[in-house]
Amino acid sequence: MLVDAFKVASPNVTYTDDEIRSVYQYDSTKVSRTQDGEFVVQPTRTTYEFAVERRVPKLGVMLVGLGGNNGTTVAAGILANKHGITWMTKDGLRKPNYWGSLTQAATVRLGNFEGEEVHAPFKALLPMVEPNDIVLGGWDISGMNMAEAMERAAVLDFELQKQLVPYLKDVVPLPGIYDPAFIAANQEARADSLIKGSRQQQMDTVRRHIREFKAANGVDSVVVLWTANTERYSQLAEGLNDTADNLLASIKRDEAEIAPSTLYATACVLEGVPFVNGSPQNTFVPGLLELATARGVLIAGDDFKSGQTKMKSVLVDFLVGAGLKPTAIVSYNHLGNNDGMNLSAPATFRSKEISKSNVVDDMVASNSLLYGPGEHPDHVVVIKYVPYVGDSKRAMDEYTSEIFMGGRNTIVMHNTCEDSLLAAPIILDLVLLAELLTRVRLRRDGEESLHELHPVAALLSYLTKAPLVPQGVPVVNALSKQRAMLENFFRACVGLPPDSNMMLEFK
Ligand SMILES: NC(=O)c1ccc[n+]([C@@H]2O[C@H](COP(=O)([O-])OP(=O)(O)OC[C@H]3O[C@@H](n4cnc5c(N)ncnc54)[C@H](O)[C@@H]3O)[C@@H](O)[C@H]2O)c1
Ligand SMILES: O=P([O-])([O-])O[C@@H]1[C@@H](O)[C@H](O)[C@@H](O)[C@H](O)[C@@H]1O
Repeated sequence: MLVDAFKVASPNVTYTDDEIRSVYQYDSTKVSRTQDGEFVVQPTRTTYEFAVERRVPKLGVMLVGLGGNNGTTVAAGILANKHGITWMTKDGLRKPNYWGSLTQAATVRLGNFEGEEVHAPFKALLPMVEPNDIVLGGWDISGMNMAEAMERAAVLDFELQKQLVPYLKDVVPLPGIYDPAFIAANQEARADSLIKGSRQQQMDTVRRHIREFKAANGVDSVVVLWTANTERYSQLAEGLNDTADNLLASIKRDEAEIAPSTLYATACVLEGVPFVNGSPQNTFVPGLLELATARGVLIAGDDFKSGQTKMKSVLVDFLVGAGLKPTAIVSYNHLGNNDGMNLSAPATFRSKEISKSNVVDDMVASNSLLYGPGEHPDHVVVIKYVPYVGDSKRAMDEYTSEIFMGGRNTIVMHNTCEDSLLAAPIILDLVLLAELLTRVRLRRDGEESLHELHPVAALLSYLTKAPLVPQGVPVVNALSKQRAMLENFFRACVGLPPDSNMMLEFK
């Protein structure tokens, strides 16, 4: 049974016109070691108070890379859903949906009603913006209008594209900050709509664009998300980008090593606008992390987890969790879109190789019964550019594991990932959840007053390959744990316990 909406009946949950307030008992553990070296685990219970603002804002979303495959697919998807556009294909009539979005198309278990399992849409847990209501804008270094850019992307059925042209043909992304030193040289041909001037002037222009977009559309808040090309890593250096002051001074000095993505992100932090990085480059240099934290502006990233890596974060979790020992992981894929062309350059590929490789680290580290100190599986990532396949990425993986008594198991997988059709709903989840998290306040027992979450939004880990977390916080990549972290946090905000899956009432 699916219920569209529900209320929690509990003395610990209060619904006012403005807020949902809950008092939540957070159960965890404390591990300690006695003087004779024995480990002791002590259950702990900490009282938290949560407050979630119920008023959902009129949300503006500005995509960096709006004219790309992902950007045009997000724009097309919102329009098709908003206007109920259907289209005919050789397989019959197609209707718009938000499948692939955790918030819009996934459910959570509420319990059991007269012997029937009851679920609700994930988005029913807390008040959030409806994607159809998003006001979309953004930047692109390509000045092509969105209708032609959608055709260039060649992601969507043409019968659908035809119906969307009237909505998109007069929409041209704002010019973008282009620095050929950070993306592949093969991107130069499309870089014809640029923000001129020094890095300071470019950043100031982006800040002005954000303010003008907000005013022109009458939106209450804005979230900016990077879905532009993958950049090479920026060098980290003392005096350059190691502190907030040094980063701002470096931008003022027009330092060449400050990447466009860091300029957009710094502009957002200075405007108090959340910034999400959907690509693998190290946009969030230490100085920017310090600036965002000091100003309490939400930042999140890195690199959408959409297909091949998402599957890896499930399969390796299953293998290691089952006591099987992955010893070799080979992840190959080829794709033919502009992202693939940009990644054909060694420096930009390296950014992606890092984010796609580190995703198993936490799972391997969780089981030293299998892996000795410093031991880890052979792990290879290969990406090739094959224009013919376009956005339809072909991922081929081989997982070899050691099993009982010297045995070996090999899993081979072919996974056709329609990259933008998988990424677009993830982009929507990222911006909807980023906005929602800015309306959450919490207070741990002993703290004086309610305060916002840490600006580095580790809760969005489920949606990224390389989760950005506050310093000292463990990185979790296992998909099931990431989903549980997000769902259980939302459940706590409405006073519901985690779903323990014990189902003791039936035992
Ligand atoms: N499944 C996925 O599609 C997926 C998954 C994870 C990460 N990503 C990342 O998302 C990003 C976008 O993917 P895509 O397939 O849409 O690529 P794309 O090349 O089609 O789109 C990127 C767009 O960004 C524009 N651009 C580049 N640099 C810019 C800048 N500095 N300012 C403004 N615009 C700029 C380009 O002109 C292009 O239109 C890539 O970095 C990719 O690695 C994609
Ligand atoms: O499918 P996934 O592993 O999440 O990630 C994808 C990579 O496999 C692909 O090679 C790359 O071009 C995309 O940008 C995306 O990063």
